[in-house]
Amino acid sequence: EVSITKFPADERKIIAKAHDKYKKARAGIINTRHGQIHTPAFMPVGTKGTVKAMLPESVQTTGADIILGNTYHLMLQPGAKRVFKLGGLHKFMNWSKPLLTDSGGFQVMSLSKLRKITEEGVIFNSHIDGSKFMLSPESSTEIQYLLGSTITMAFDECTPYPSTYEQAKSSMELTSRWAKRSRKAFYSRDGYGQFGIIQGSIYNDLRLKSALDLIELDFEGYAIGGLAVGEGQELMFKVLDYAPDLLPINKPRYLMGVGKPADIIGAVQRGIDMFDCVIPTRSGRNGQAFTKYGVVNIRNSKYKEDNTPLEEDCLCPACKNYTKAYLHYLVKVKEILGAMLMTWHNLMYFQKLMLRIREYIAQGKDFDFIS
Ligand SMILES: Nc1nc2cc3nc(NCCc4ccc(CCO)cc4)[nH]c3cc2c(=O)[nH]1
Ligand SMILES: [Zn+2]
Repeated sequence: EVSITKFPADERKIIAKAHDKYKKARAGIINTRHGQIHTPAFMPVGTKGTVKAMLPESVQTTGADIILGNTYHLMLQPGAKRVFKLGGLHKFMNWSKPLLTDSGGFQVMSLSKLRKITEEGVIFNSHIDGSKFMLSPESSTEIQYLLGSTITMAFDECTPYPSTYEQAKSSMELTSRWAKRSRKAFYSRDGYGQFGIIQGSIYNDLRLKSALDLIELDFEGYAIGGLAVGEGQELMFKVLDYAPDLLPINKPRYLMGVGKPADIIGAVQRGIDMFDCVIPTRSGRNGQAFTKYGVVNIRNSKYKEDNTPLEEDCLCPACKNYTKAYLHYLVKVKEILGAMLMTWHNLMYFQKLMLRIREYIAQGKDFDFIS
């Protein structure tokens, strides 16, 4: 029976970088009930139980081992109990590999109208029909169980940026109390895991206290929350220069909401193992293609007669069978195939980036310049 094993530190599979700048980068494998996750890993975002414009089997061909879903959206529609009755999210969406679900607090604050934060949890009105809901450490954890998540996220409060020290302190302390309740509500099973989320904004003593509080709860993995919330890359890296080291070296470290290729590379160099971001999918639908030549805005008129592929050596359907001119046209006339092909290419690009990073780490090579 496989379980979410810690990084197999004892088998020395963590390849610590020889080069001192990369000594924190590591490549590993997370074993779960739904298969292995090769890290550093990028999780495509499938908020409502689908990676937009992609079939799950297509997502699989890009090389993704795990995708992210959202408690907030799925509890509103179609409802967690209904998904449970229908066999769980894996069956519902025809994705048999690992699923990680965010716990909902972040999405409530960014999406729902009227909401009230209490010690108990967050009371909010659905952004869809205004009906009233409550999310708490207990209800979020139960919803994620009903969905059948492979990796359940603790219910936290994402501290906004900027925040004063006092604001960040009380927010982090609430997250610690909620983490304890989330851990207590978690039904632990082999092959499934729950990750704690540390907060503390940009204040290193608060980040340390948050880490200590959560390490006591012995989660299967840890996320660094409260980043990619407008602080910018420089400040984010400043926090990442020390925050990953506060977490257990033999457990997965997940940086939520990140990011662009350069953000991912910088975060891997600072010891991060897992990422999720809407950028490849959302920007793909908006006509932005990530290529080794940089970002291509395919709507630019200079592509309207460009009979070459986005990338001549890319194996995705967009590059194998179509030209920039066709993609330019599809995106301009808002044809659904445009969203599909651009998304497919971007997800392939992000997975190729992760594969190259894992290879460079395994070969003890620097990976500063690839992006
Ligand atoms: N539970 C929890 N979830 C989070 C999700 C997050 N997602 C982010 N950032 C995403 C930022 C982000 C948003 C939109 C785009 C598209 C731009 O075209 C890119 C990045 N930060 C985050 C922090 C938290 C957090 O503390 N706790
Ligand atoms: Zn391609």
